[in-house]
Amino acid sequence: MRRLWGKPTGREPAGKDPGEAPEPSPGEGSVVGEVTLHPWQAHLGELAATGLAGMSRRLPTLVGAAIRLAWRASRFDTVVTVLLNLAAGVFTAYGLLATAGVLSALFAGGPTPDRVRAALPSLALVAGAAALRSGLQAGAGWAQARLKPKVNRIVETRLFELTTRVDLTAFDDTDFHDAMHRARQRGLYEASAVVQEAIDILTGVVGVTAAAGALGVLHPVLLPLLLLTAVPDGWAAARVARMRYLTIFTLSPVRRRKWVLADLMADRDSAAEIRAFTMRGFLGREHDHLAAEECRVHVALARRQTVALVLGEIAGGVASGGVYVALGALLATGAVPLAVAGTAVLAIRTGKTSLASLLYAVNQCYESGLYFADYLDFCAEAERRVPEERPATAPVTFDLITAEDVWFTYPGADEPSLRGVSVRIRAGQVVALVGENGSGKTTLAKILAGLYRPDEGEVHWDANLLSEVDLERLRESIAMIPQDYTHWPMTARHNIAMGRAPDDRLITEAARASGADEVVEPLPNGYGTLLDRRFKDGHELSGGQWQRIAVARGFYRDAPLLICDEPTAALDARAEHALFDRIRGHADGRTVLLITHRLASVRHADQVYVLDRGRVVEEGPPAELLAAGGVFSELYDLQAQAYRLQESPSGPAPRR
Ligand SMILES: Nc1ncnc2c1ncn2[C@@H]1O[C@H](COP(=O)(O)OP(=O)(O)OP(=O)(O)O)[C@@H](O)[C@H]1O
Repeated sequence: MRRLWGKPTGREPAGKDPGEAPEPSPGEGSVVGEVTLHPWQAHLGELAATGLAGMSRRLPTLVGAAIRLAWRASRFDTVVTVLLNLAAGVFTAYGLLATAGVLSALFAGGPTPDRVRAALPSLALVAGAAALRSGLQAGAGWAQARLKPKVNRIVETRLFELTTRVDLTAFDDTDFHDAMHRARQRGLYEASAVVQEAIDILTGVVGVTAAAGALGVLHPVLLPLLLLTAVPDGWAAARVARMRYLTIFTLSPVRRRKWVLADLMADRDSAAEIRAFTMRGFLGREHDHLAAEECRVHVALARRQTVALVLGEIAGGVASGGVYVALGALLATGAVPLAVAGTAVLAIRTGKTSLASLLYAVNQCYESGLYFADYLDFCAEAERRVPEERPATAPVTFDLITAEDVWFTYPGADEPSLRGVSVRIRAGQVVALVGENGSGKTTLAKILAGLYRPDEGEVHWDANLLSEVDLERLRESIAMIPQDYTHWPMTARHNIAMGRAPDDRLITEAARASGADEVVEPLPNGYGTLLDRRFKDGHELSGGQWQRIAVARGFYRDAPLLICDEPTAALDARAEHALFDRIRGHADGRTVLLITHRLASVRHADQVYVLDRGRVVEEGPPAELLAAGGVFSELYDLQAQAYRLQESPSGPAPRR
């Protein structure tokens, strides 16, 4: 994400207005440090630096992208919206021209009843045109409103299709992460806005063209008069919008800090600590300090906006005065008849309103377009990261899994996490990966499961090279209980069956085998209980209870390879002991790859690999490794010693 402090973006506005917020320096008067720019405001710098001319240059591309999107969402509604808007424009022009007929009849000589009678046909035409225009505009609005949810649906579906298909390494790449965040947080929701605003631009253009066309027909001199009156209003609208952008832009560090504090004060996770450490007053004061700053800047903004609007109004008034003088001169010289001059006044007012709406839509479309471009860019990047289709059928089971000289570096990391690792896993074995934190155990397990592709070296399931087989199918043969498993906000039943069709008998068996039955059965709705307190009737589980559910999920999958990454980290001693027994029991011909720091539990493994800084430093059956007196035996002794100290009647020696 973009950082604002300490690193100029190059897009900050050059001169600061006296009313703009001073940027608080990091650490000065604030408890919240530098916060990365929120995706909601990622383009404020660009917006602040771009004038109306720059916006207009980009418009055709944006409007084109929006219309294509609308077309994909619903051809019918797109065509109806565009056609009805165009037709409404035609009737606007027609109504204005018919007005000239009404005024000509009214301003003609003769008795008033005769003049009114003569004006009636034109009046009927004006009324008919107005009614038709309103009807057409209502129809266009309806079609436009129907488009919005359809556009939202297709952009959301597309985004999540991609996020769930991209290669797993994408999630380790910070650039990808940031792009996804921006696309999700705002880009996604701006898609329908771009469509709406593109149509608003079209409507505005049609309105202005209708008024201009009518004026052109009435008298060619009237056309420049329309522009003359509209320019001051347009200037004021654009200036006010720019002031708003600049203010939001300069205020963003203050607002980001305020959001962080606001989240902390209203979040469930921090609620207990705020009370325990009596932090309420402190956080409240900090928040209020920032809120006061924001308030001061907004009050100043309101003043400057009012000044700009008043100046616009004054200039507009002067321009209108000039127009009326010009119209008067045209009338006096007989260049235009009175009826035409009256119609021109109406046409100029209509054109002015359409032009102001058009300018506003251009502003909005440009802003939405910048965020929408984030969405499009993310989709293009994600497409590139979707793994290619692999022709070879994945093996359903295996006799031997081998990894040969595997190297792997996470995207953006300086050091490889695996350096020439080789392992062999025979069907039916329990193979343990042990080693200190960060030694590469989880990374290796993910490579063996085909979740990451090694940079060098190869993984085979028998003769099948993993990089060539259909990965979706391969994953059907693997059950993984990851270290950071997900607390799915669903029922206990779905939490266990996740990814497979729920079968109550098998769910109960998996729960019994993992010990999750003791957690689920006492719940008010048993397996139908929702495991998330944020929803009505939802229940919260403890860390250890959740871990049993995660193990049940692994067992339910009933795959030939079970990967357990720290499956007992949150369990108490009794549960831990029972779980290792259960894993061995569940193995029953299946292969288990076990990652654990509880070395006593590794004694029952068939083979142990000890990793250290991305390399295998020892391998063999546990008894042999213990006898060899290497790293494994040293770590084992350290743990055993800790237990012996706890068991010793005199306890550990007192610390000095
Ligand atoms: N997503 C990631 N991006 C960059 N580096 C990572 C990522 N995940 C892990 N690493 C790095 O790779 C190395 C190996 O990590 P790994 O998670 O495989 O270790 P581990 O042996 O499972 O550790 P632990 O026992 O703490 O779970 C570590 O140095 C870690 O910092």
